Amino acid sequence: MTREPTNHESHAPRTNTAIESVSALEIVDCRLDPTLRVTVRTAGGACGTADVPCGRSTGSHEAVERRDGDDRFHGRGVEGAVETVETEIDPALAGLDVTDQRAVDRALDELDGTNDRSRLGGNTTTGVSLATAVAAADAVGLPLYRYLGRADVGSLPVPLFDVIEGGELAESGLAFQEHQLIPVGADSISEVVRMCAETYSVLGDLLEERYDARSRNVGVEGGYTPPITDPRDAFDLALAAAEEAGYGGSFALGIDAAASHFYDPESGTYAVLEEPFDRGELLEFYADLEDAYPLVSIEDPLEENDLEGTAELTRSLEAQIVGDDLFVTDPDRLRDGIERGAGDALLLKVNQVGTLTEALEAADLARRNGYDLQVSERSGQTPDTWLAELAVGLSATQIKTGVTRGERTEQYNRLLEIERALGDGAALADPPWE
Ligand SMILES: C=C(OP(=O)(O)O)C(=O)O
Ligand SMILES: [Mg+2]
Repeated sequence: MTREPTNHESHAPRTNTAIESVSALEIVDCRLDPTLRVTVRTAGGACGTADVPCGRSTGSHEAVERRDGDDRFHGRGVEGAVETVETEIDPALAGLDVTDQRAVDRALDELDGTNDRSRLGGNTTTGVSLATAVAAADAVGLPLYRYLGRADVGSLPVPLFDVIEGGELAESGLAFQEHQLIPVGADSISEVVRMCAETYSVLGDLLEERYDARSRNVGVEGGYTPPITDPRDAFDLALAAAEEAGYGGSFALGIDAAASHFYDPESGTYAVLEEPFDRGELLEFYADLEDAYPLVSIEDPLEENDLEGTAELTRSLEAQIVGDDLFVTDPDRLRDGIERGAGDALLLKVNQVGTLTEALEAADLARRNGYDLQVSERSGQTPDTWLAELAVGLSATQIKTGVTRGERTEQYNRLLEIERALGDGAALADPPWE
């Protein structure tokens, strides 16, 4: 039986869509770091709530977060942001129409008045902007993915599973942040979730046999943290697990190098394999990896300002080159990248830029220029599933949302619910490697 999930049910529209109130609460994310939960209510009784995620391996061009800087939570508290929502943003947005996302985001932009969201805080504007969209979906009586996707809902994003972690997200000794298993040739979300679950379990056993049980400890996104330093070992282990689980040939590989975080600007070198690589050597290393492995996706291969080197790699490799810290979901930085031929996929994180309107603009720009779209988690998440809804609503071909831990698996569970609700109309998207 196909049904819409009960907690996201469609219902009759609520006619008065004017904003009546905007409120916020200081909550904690999966790292016990304080963050915002924002609620927008309309005069007609609609209500939308959104949690704000937070990065650790952030790009230096991201919207600036508002943090209290005092003794509470080691300076990470967001009480000031809560107060800003309730004393400044609430009166400024009163009466605006929740279904006019552009007008709400323009008002936030004008109220902030900075280029980097440093006055209100990018976390504050992100929460208000997303809660507005959730309230609008409630007001018109649709689940968020249908509201965002208008008539165009049908394809479901292919997940990239970060099964072995390194970089800023784990103490494994690996320079690259994520070593991903990417399902190829699968037909459904339920199939890829099962493939990943079975392979992940076998990988845990392999790691325990080869190293010790502590290798089963997980990093921030729920991937394992074995004591290895060479990404080729991570690839060999992941592929061996896939083979043993009965999925040989059904997974390709990806990495999020997050290269800014092992780059030394003084020497201009990258600390990979515990040695300094210059840019040319690192580019060669990527080419060797592509020759030796089914590597189809590389995110942030070089430091975040190296558009020229990224363009060179985009031209020379088959693998898709994804811009995360490189573009920070900012239409201006993306435009610059497109002009220079840097990358061919956009990683989309709403809180990098601070409003849904700008994130949608970046998605649109990417698509019009032949870039693929990968909607992404932050390392600091909550179980709020607007992320999965956004990926479906945008018809993104890919989603990156870690592997285990509730704040990640809730995104998979929501995709499973949506897949069931779409019934025969559901199909997995076609990323460039398919
Ligand atoms: C998810 C990532 O990490 P963070 O949220 O810490 O930027 C990433 O770099 O892609
Ligand atoms: Mg990244």
